[in-house]
Amino acid sequence: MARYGTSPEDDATRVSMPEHRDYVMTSMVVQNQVEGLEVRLNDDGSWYAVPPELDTCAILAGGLLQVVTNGRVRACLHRVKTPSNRDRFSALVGCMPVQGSTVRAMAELVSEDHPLMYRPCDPYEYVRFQFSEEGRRSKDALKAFCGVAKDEHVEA
Ligand SMILES: O=C(O)CCC(=O)C(=O)O
Ligand SMILES: [Fe+2]
Repeated sequence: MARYGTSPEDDATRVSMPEHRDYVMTSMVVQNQVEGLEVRLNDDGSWYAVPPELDTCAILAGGLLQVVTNGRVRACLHRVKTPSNRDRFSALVGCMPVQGSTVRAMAELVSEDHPLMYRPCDPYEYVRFQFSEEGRRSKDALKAFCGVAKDEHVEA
């Protein structure tokens, strides 16, 4: 559960949580009455507001889903913007694989035309990497952690 007070982190833009991608498989967000969640749907730079509707939740793709789908489903870039000066509460449930599991691309989604993009990985190692100095510094933490280089051969 998160609470966003009436004054956002950045007063000029009213962005309360800067843009990011969640590292989980999927995250479920329930917004309680007050709007704020915005998602990027394409690469043209525009943001789309996800309205808070009664009895609905938003499901966002996270980084691990990008690994499983071999990059076909991209982790959703999102942010929280609170323009209306209202106190905002949201609840977020992140879906993570069990400890000790390995996350890998589905074999059906790897082909000559669509080569393996990410090495099989330990999801919790990825979480640790995300929060490490190196992870925080990298532009694309998923790629830096388990991305397959162009001429690299990896057994999936
Ligand atoms: O509060 C929201 O609507 C989203 C929060 C979020 O993106 C996060 O906690 O990762
Ligand atoms: Fe998020």
